[in-house]
Parts: sequence; C-alpha cells; structure tokens
Amino acid sequence: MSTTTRSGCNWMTRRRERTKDVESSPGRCVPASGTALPPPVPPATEKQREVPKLRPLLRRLWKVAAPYWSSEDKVQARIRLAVVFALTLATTGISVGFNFLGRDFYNALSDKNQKQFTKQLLYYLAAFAGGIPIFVLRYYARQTLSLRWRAWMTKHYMDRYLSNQAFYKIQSQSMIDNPDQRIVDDLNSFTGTALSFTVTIFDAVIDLISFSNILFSIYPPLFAVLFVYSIGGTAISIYLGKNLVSLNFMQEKKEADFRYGLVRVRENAESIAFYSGEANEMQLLLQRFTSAFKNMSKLLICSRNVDFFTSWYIYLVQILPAAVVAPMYFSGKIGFGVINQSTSAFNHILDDFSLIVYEIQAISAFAAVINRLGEFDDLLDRSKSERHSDLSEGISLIYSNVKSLPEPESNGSIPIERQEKLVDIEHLTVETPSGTALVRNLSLVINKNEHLLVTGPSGSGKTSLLRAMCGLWSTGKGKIIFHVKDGEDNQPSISSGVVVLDVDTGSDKYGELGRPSNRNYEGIFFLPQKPYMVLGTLRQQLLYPTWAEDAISTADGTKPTGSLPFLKQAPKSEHTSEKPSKPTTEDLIQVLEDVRLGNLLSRFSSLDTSNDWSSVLSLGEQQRLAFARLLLSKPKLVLLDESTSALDEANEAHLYQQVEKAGITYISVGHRRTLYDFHKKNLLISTVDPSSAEHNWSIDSIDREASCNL
Ligand SMILES: Nc1ncnc2c1ncn2[C@@H]1O[C@H](COP(=O)(O)OP(=O)(O)OP(=O)(O)O)[C@@H](O)[C@H]1O
Repeated sequence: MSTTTRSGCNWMTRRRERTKDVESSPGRCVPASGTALPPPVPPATEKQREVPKLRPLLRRLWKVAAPYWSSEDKVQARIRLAVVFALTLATTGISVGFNFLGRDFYNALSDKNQKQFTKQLLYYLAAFAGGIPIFVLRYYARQTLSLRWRAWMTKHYMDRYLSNQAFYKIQSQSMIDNPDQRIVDDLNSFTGTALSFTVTIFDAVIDLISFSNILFSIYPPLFAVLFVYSIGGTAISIYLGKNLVSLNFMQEKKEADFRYGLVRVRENAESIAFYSGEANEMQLLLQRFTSAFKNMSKLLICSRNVDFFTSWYIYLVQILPAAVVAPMYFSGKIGFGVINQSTSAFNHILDDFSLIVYEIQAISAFAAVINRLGEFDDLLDRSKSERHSDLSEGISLIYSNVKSLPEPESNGSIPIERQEKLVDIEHLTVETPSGTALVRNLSLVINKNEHLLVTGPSGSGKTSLLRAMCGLWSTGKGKIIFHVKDGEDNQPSISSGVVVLDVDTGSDKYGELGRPSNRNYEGIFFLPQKPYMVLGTLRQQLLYPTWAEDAISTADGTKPTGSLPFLKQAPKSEHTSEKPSKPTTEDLIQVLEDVRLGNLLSRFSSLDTSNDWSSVLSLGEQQRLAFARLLLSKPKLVLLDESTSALDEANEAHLYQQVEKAGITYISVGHRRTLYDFHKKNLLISTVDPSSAEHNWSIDSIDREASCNL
C-alpha cells in the first residue's frame, strides 16, 4: 500500500515492493537479499559468461517461458493471468483515487476547514478499508499462479531430464553443472520473477498513462525534466550493472558446487571416516566456499557501485516537484493540496520511467536464471532429438520377439543351431564417449542357459560392454540383438544408442522416454556391483525398479497424497500389460528367504519399515537384496557386473543356483575364479593395442571339472 499518498519518501517503499519477489526467491544471488544458491560448470562455460547479449537472452526467455501458456493447463493459466491483470488495474485505479483524496485532504488542512477535513479523513479510511484487500488479493493471485506455473515447469523439466537417460549423459559427460539446482531453485525463481516483472511492467504502463495526465495538467515542463532525468539514469545504471549478470551466474554455480561438496560428504560419510579424510574434505570444501566468497565479494562491489548511483538518483529529485510548483502556490494559482498531488504524480511517473534503474540488480539476477535454464533446456531438447538421429550411426540395439521353442529331437535334445537364442552380437565395436576403442569387432551368440562369464584385465572394457548392451553407451558400431521379448508381434524395435524405433513405421515406440522405461519389460535385468538403494521401505527396495510406480514415497517414508493440479489422470504406462504381476507380501517374504535375508524381517520388524538402507545394510546384504529384486522380476536375461563381489563363496554359489533355478540366463563380469563354476562360456577381453586393428577378445567353453581343479 505504498501507493497511498506518494510523497517523496514513498518512492523507496514502492521500489522495495517491486523487487521483493526477486530478492526473496530462494537461491537468488542478489546481494541485497543476502541469499544465494548453488552447482558445477565445464571450464568453457566461464568464458561464455562474459558478454550477456540481449537477443539470445530474449530468445531463451521466450523458449523457457512460452510452453506453459499453451500447455494442457493453458486455460487455467490464462484465466489466472487475466485475474492478476484485472487486480493490477484495480490497484492502479485505487492509487489514482488516493492521489485526489490526498489533494483534497491537504487542501482542507491548509484551509483550516475542519468539517471538510473530517469528511476527507473518513473518505480516506473508507478507501483504505476497501483498497487494502485488493492489494493483498493481487499479490495472492500472482503467487498462486507462479506456484502453478512452477509445478508445471518442474514436471516438464523432470520428464525430459529422466527421459532418454539424459540425466546419465549429463552426469557422466559433465555437460552442465548442477541440474538439480536448476530444477529446484532456478525454476522457482524464474516463475516468481517472470510474473512479478510482467505485472510490474503492466502496472508501470497503466500507472504512467494515469499519472501523466495529472502531472501534465499541473505543469508540463516538470514532465519533460522527469523524462530526460530517467533516460539518463537508465543508461548509467545499465553501464554500471553490466557485469552483474555474469557475476550472478557464477555465484549460483559456485554456491551449488559448495553445497554439492557437502552432500558428497554426507553420502560418503563412512568412507571418509574410514580414511580419516576430514582434513582433506575440509580443505576441498573451503576451496569451494572461498571461490563462492571471492565471487560474492566482486558481486558486492559491483552492487555497491550501482547502489551509490541509484541512491543519488532517487534522492536527488525528491524536492524537485515541490520546488518547481511552489511559485504557483505562493502566487495563489494552486492550493496546498496540489503540491502534494504533483509530488505524488511525479514520483509515480519517475518510478515508471526508472524501472531499469530500480530493478537493475533483480534484472541481472533474473538474466542469470534465464541463462541457466535456457542452457539446460537446450541440452534436454538436444538429448531428445538425438534419439531421432541417423540409425546407421553408433551401436544398434534390437529388441526382437521370442519365437516359439524349437521341437526337441527324438532323443529329447535340441541341436545347437536350433537352441533358443537370447543375444546375438554382430561385429560390435565399443568405444568410450571420447572415442577410445575398448572392444573390437566382437561377434557372439548367447543361447538360453548358456551363461557367459566376461573376464579381462581391469580397465579393458568389461563394464563398458554391458553399458553398450544396456544402451547407455552408443559410441562405436555393430548390432546387439536381444531375443528376449514375449509376445506375438514380430516387429523388432531398434535402438541406436538411445534411439528406440519401430523399424517398420519409424515411429517412436516408447513415447516420451525414447527407450524402454524399464529394461526389464524387455526381459533384461542389470545388477551393478554397488546396488542402488532407494529411499523408502524394505518392500519398496524389493519392488524396485519393476514396480517403481507402486513404491513412490517421500524421504520420510510417508506416501504423498493428491497430485499436481494440472495432472488429471496419470497416463497409463505403455508397458503395464507387459509388466509381471505384482508380488504379494508372501512372495516378498519368500524371496528374502531365498537370498538368505529372512533375518531382516525380525531385525527391522516389517516390510514396511523405512530406513537409509545403504547405511544400515552391509554391501553383501545389499547385493543379496539386489538378487531378490532379480528373482522377483523374473527376466529372461540378466547382466551381472561383479554383483557378488562382496559375498562369501557359499552365498555366491547359493545365489547363482537360485538364478539358474529360476531359468534366468546370465552374463557375468568378474575376476574371481569361483565364478567359472557357474558359467558355460568365457569371453576374455584384453586391453586394446592401439597399434593393431585386430580384435581383442577370445571366447572359450568352460570345462567345469577343469575349473574345479584349478
Ligand atoms: N565416461 C567415461 N568416459 C571416458 N572413458 C571412460 C568412461 N567411463 C569409463 N571409461 C574408461 O573406459 C575404460 C574401460 O572401463 P570399464 O569400466 O569398462 O573397465 P572394466 O574392464 O570394467 O574395469 P574393472 O575391471 O576395473 O571394473 C577405462 O579405461 C575407463 O577409464
């Protein structure tokens, strides 16, 4: 309600009102707010920060802001925006009313007309009573629209981040810094600030039109002086504040890097404690904080210079309107109230013309947010378009349907050439994302129950072969054909790296996700050496990832209720019909027994107990839990990457027996001699010799008896 009587000292009040949203947004680095935020950038990015160009900035602003207004929530969004504009108009009308009320109020005072004065006082009080709710409602309407916009954008960005393994590529190739900060803080700040600025600009235009008339009718030259003054002020503030955008950008990055460092200490608490690495951690964290501190110091200096100017700019003209119209008052041409009215109108118009001067710090912080989100948005779009790239490039993954089982010979055996083929690898060359060859020209067939052990020196590319088989890496060439899908449809789906297309129609078979959202629906499962433990209950651990949507819970273990306002009905997964039926509680208890983890039930009282499982379970227990997931999901093929490395030999043998009993064919990567007992073939990968073009692998049958004697 700073707009009541705009006497000179009300300018500051109004100015603060405008910047409030920007400054109070969590994570902004505007020095005035005292809050700042987080995460990491590749080295090149620091250079790009130097010259913020207006045109690319506006293009990014449009690209980031526009999608919501034509989304599924567009009707609500537009109605709510119209309400905000209507309330803004109403508040401007109220301000104009107050301007006239003020004039009459002070005229009554100077005329010593008590009756008139009491009347004006009552008008004033009535106007306050009616006007205040409009101001409050305008703020509330804007905030709720901002929240809704943020919710939509958060889902929009998370959808793309978790699609097509974009999160994996961003992380493993260090493509941009701190995507989590961009989703949490930058989006929040973006929606709040964008709306706030839109309303401010709209407000300023209406305000300008409304008060220009008043000022013009009092003394036209005052209007001209004000115009020249504000244009000059805007030019100087842009010049002084030109470094603020890049400094704000870097501040966000450095704060996020520091916060990420602290998160890593929390995540790796035990390892750091075992190493007694506290001093090192302290040094690394201090380095990160010092970097943020130094940047913040530069930011403060830049802001101080801008503030010097802005303060002069604001206070220098405070007495100008009164000084200019005072002669008219003394000559009796105008009443005392007109002095107040002209000062109020002058200040309104000055505010409107001086938007950039007043908001320069908030604008530069906002520009940094636009740049961070625009960069992220471009990257996610690129990741999405990559799946439609040329299928002839990179490694092709082909998911083919299982043909009916071959008829056995009269003696009951199935000849090798007619055995059920599960994987067919043709002329496969696997390279790292940077192009170093790891496996050359591999051709290999894996039949059902023909368990394969992949061995070789450390760093030779064993895990990378599994990465290629899972579609995580597509660099290289050749084909990997999986014959693991159930169903009648005889059209295979092809994935070139991350692209999964229907070969006949060329259409995207997997919708938004671009590849199977869950590889297990294709009959393939993967177990890493260090199992991933989700936040939640023991039941949720077991159901992950096949029944992940049934297992959503918040960090404190409670199930969230309700859904986002614009989500009418969650779309049904395309794979619902292919998903194995959900295990019952009895199944879960049984599988825990099968992997020798039955004691967990008594230890943690029930399946629905929440815990930080990666901390309370030993690595061997976590590996057994991962095998329980595998047994529940019953895929046709599993890729095991040293997934029994933390287990004793008895438990390792027991788990392999369980997997074999379940009819699951496995491909294991490992170094331990004991593994030979459970496999039929051995693929030996040797380190690539850069001077030779020869293939670097060999394959042999494993003689179980011979291996037992080793
Ligand atoms: N994201 C990456 N970008 C570039 N090179 C990578 C990347 N990840 C791994 N590498 C390199 O690829 C090579 C093969 O790695 P891989 O993990 O496949 O080895 P491995 O045979 O499984 O080793 P180990 O037995 O030690 O687990 C290594 O030299 C590794 O440094």
